[in-house]
Parts: sequence; structure tokens; C-alpha cells
Amino acid sequence: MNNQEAINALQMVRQANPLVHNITNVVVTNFTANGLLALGASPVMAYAKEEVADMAKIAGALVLNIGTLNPTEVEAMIIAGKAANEAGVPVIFDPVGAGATPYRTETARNIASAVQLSVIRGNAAEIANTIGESWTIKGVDAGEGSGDVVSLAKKAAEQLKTVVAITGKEDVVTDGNTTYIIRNGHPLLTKVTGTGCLLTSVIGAFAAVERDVLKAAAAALVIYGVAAEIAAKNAGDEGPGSFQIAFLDALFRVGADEISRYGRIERVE
Ligand SMILES: Nc1ncnc2c1ncn2[C@@H]1O[C@H](COP(=O)(O)OP(=O)(O)O)[C@@H](O)[C@H]1O
Ligand SMILES: Cc1ncsc1CCOP(=O)(O)O
Ligand SMILES: [Mg+2]
Repeated sequence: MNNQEAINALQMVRQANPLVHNITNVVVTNFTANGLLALGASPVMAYAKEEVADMAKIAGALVLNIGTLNPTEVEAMIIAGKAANEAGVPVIFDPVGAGATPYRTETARNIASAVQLSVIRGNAAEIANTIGESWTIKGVDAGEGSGDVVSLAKKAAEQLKTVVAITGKEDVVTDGNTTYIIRNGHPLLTKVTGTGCLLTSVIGAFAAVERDVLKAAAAALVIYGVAAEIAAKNAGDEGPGSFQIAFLDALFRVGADEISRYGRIERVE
């Protein structure tokens, strides 16, 4: 995986405008739809258990996000996930807040075992809690031991039989055998709610067009991070509000020049 392959994948997204079916949380719904549109994908949000299977089957990817979960929605997620599995549609999972409450943790584990995931994307604490490992938020914030994040990602990939993306200051993505670290992004991403959730849906857009799921996820991470760097430059030091708008614009405008110049993806053991 390299910058040129990420550029190619972005071109495929923009050409194909893949339909991304999201069952996501109420906080990020509008931002997610606008972010996918800006990138070049077609978002749809559909939640009713009566229609989720049909929608998932015609989508290029299904994104499940438990940010504001409730039992009705979780039931719909599992129905949609199983339908996507049957139809060969990639399923991307964001275990928002796994570890924060027992219900969230149990639900994250249930979804990850009931549905064959293509990618799970979360911060280190969420991924750790989804596979029953303990993790201290402090260690992540301090950026300590990226080696530990790599081991955690590999462990999760092995356990869940899926590609795992752990994001933070640096992002790690692995299928358990091949691992990349992506060193792009900007701290202002942490001051806008939903940037993690949108990223999970953006991974869905790439997985819809690139059947090598590891490459799809790595491409999404590098392009998203480069877009954030462009946005921070364009929005100056105005703050999160201007950054959020500039970030949508950057997802729309980011192209080969910036990705080849600023993309920082490295393969690690
Ligand atoms: N300190 C940071 N510096 C630069 N980019 C960051 C930083 N923290 C997170 N990011 C980026 O923000 C995006 C969302 O990741 P993250 O904050 O881990 O998700 P979540 O909000 O779900 O916890 C990712 O693209 C990640 O690379
Ligand atoms: C604030 C909040 N509360 C429940 S879901 C949500 C959004 C989380 O979004 P992200 O994980 O992308 O920051
Ligand atoms: Mg999140």
C-alpha cells in the first residue's frame, strides 16, 4: 500500500459514487451524510427492521455504529449485517464507547460475533473492550507505546477475523499479517464530534470499491488525515467551527497532488 494506490482508490470512489448504508448515531447523522457526499459517495441512513436487509443488499457497504444505541436499533443492525454478509456486501463496524457501560460493551461484542465484519474502526480503548482486553485511555492520550497499539490491533484482527483500524494521533491498520501506520491528521479532528464516526463511514465508501479491504481501509485513513491537514491550513487558527466546514471542503477537493505530497503511510512488522 502506498500513496499512489490511495489516489487510485479515491478515483474509484469518485467514479463509482458507491451507496453507503449507515445505521449510525443521532449525533453524527448529518455530518456523516455530508462528509460522504463531499468525498464522492452516496449516503443513505435506513433504520427500520422492515427495510434494513433490503437496503443493505443493494448497498456497496454497510456501516454499523452504536453511538446512541437502543435495543430496536441493535436488532436492526444485526438483521442488516446478516443480510450484507449473505449478499457479499462489506460490513464496517464502529463500536462507539465500548467499555463505557456494560450494555455498550456487550452489544459491541454481540454484533462482532453475530456479523462477519470486514473492518472494525475505533480508538484503542473501544477496540480493546470489544475483544475483552483492558486498556487505559491515559496511555492512548499520552501516545505511549504505539507498539502496544500494533499488538492490540493484531490481536483483534486474529480474534474477530477482520481488518482492524485503531485511530488516534497515529492510525494503525492491520489484517493480522500486514500492518500499516498512518501518520496524518490534525488535533482539531478531536474537537469536532463525529470525525471518528465519519471516518468509519468513509472506510465503507472505500471498501465498496476496493475489494482488498486492508488497502481500502489504509487508503481511507491516509486520505482522511491529509484532508484534515489541508482543512487546518485553510481554516487557519479560527477553531473547530471553521475547521469542520473546511474539512468537508477538503474531502471534496483533496486529490493526487496533496496525497502524494503529504501522505505518510508506512508498513511495519
Ligand atoms: N491527536 C491527534 N492528532 C492528529 N489526528 C488525530 C488525533 N487524534 C485523532 N486524530 C484523527 O482523528 C480521526 C478520528 O479518530 P479518533 O479521534 O481516534 O476517533 P474517535 O473520535 O472515534 O475516538 C482519525 O482520522 C485520527 O487519525
Ligand atoms: C458525542 C456522542 N455521544 C454518543 S455518539 C457521539 C458521537 C461520537 O462521535 P466520534 O466518536 O466520531 O467523536
Ligand atoms: Mg468514535
